[in-house]
Amino acid sequence: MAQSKHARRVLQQQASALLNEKIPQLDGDRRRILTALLVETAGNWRLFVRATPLDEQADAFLVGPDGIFAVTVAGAPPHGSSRHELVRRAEERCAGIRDGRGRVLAGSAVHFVLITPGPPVAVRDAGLFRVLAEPELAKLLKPAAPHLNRRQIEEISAQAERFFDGYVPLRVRVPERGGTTDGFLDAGSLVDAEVAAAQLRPFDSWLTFLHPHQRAVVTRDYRGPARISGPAGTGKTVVALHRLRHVARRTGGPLLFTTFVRTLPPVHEAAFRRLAPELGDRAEFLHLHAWVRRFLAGRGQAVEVDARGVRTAFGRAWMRHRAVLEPIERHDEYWRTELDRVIKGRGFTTLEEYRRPSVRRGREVRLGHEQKAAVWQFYETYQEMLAERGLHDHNDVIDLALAELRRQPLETRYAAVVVDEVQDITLNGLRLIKELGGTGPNQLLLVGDGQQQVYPGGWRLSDAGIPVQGRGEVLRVNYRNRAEVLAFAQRFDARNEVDDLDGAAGITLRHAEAGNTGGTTASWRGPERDLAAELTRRIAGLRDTLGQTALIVFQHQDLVRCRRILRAAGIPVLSLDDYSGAPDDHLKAGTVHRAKGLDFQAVLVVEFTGEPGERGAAAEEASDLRDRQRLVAATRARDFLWWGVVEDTFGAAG
Ligand SMILES: Nc1ncnc2c1ncn2[C@@H]1O[C@H](COP(=O)(O)OP(=O)(O)OP(=O)(O)O)[C@@H](O)[C@H]1O
Repeated sequence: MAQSKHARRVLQQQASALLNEKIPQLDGDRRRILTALLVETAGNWRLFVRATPLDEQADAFLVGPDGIFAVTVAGAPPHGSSRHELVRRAEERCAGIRDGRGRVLAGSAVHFVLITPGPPVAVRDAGLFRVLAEPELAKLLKPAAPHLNRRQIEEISAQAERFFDGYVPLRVRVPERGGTTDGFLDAGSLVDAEVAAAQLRPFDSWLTFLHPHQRAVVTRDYRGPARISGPAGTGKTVVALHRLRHVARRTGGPLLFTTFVRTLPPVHEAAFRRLAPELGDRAEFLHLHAWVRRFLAGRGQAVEVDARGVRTAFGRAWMRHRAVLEPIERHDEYWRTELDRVIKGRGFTTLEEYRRPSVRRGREVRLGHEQKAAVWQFYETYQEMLAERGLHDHNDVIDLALAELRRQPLETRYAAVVVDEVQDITLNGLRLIKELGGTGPNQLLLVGDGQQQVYPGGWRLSDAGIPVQGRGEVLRVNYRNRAEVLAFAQRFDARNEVDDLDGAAGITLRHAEAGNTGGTTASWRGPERDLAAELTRRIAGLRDTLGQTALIVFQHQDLVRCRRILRAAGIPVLSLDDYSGAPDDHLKAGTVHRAKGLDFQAVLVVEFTGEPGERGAAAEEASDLRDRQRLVAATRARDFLWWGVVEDTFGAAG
């Protein structure tokens, strides 16, 4: 902390006198360490010290820009039931604290710290405690994830005086420092870069405050797999991350957070590290295919997917069967999806299985008995083509892993597995998840929203043998999008009904409650020749928040067209493929498939209208899918959304 020698001496005298006066009965180690802590907290932090130390109670609570810390002073952390009691009581004490928006403090937001007296010592089995030796005390106050502003710290502290019964609020003041700004944090105690980083993330208050329903889901005891659904931006992932920490505190063993979307795990890992820095090594954040590849390699079955080879195999199978399939539906993409999401995704091995009713949920082109036989032949040819070249596609890799897991389960089971964006996983992927997550109490949590499915081919969790009856939660308050952005996005769910991932009616975005006010939206429509000028003008207006802005398109070829414009205008761009959540000043750009699950302060969506006039069941299915994709794209924006529609691309869309 930036204090002059003189100021520090005065603070030390004040702190020592205050502790002597208010808590005369403290032992030597605690007195010394808590006096030092009081000196260090003279800026933004508030300190509450326990009047009578007890094993099962934290010695002090600290409230500051990084959240709430329960501090224990001892040579080793408490163990067994004492540890559980300490955690339970600290979490319970904080449970009554609320903010002005009706949110409640999350027990899982409390950080536990052990301060060991004297020089650093090795501490075994620290578990959920962050361990600091006495000389390292100042590190505790160095902001790592600042997300509470001065007003919030004061609000929490005022309430803590009521809830922290048995604790004495203590405060010393820096003598010569003048008043501080009304800004986000006290700039006097933070280096500029840290203040800037904190201000970039004003939405991070979820690290400490949750909606009461969100908090209930975090702490609920489930006797088997549970599911969280709800419209976009309602904090499903936020709840899953808090819950992961909550469960981790009560169990041992590794934790897994996985999803079908390749780009999400690093971003959520970064968020989790801010929420639960002490659990960093226990939690793995890996997309499902990466997990599968690592698992198979560990079992001596290293497999890679040769995407180009797989495409060639598909192309050849298509050439052989197109004469039969084209009259049913002319786009080969439709049939690729049929193989990927229905036949292989559901793990069919016989035509009879494929012919069963209701196995093509979400596919609008009806197929009769004979037509299914024709599709099955196409599938068999594709499989032969792969086999001839010794290739595996992504579904084969999932199948191999599923068979291997069933043959020999994991040696070390995960204490908890969270699956995010579960709606986009194939049915066989879900079966794999059931094997690796288990069905025991609080082990498996599935998080998703059917309305945001960007790949077709529906299932119900029960199809994968995952029972969630009575353990399904629905979140309704949208905290991500400001009200105007939310209203814009809601127009895209006019035709959508949604199920709760298990066959019952779900909640659509239309029925989400807005948790924020304000926001700005703008739209533009015009020919492609005008796009460059319009887009660069918009981006110039967002110069100060470029790093917090994303450009989203719907297809890869659209991205190529937009990137050409951005390159010519000299705008620095980071592909969403390479985005890890780390702050920088590049515009993020990618397709909606890569933007799923993420959010940005500002979002620019460019939609190319393409070839008009297609009709029929497949076109209807594609149009429903596009509406869902639009909904996903629009709900990525927190404060500002610009929607550009490029007309006259008939013939140029490619
Ligand atoms: N309790 C909360 N307090 C403040 N902000 C919150 C809270 N919960 C969620 N948010 C904000 O809403 C954003 C969206 O949360 P989250 O990503 O968990 O939603 P989601 O339901 O998983 O969304 P999607 O389905 O669209 O991916 C978060 O990044 C955060 O900014």
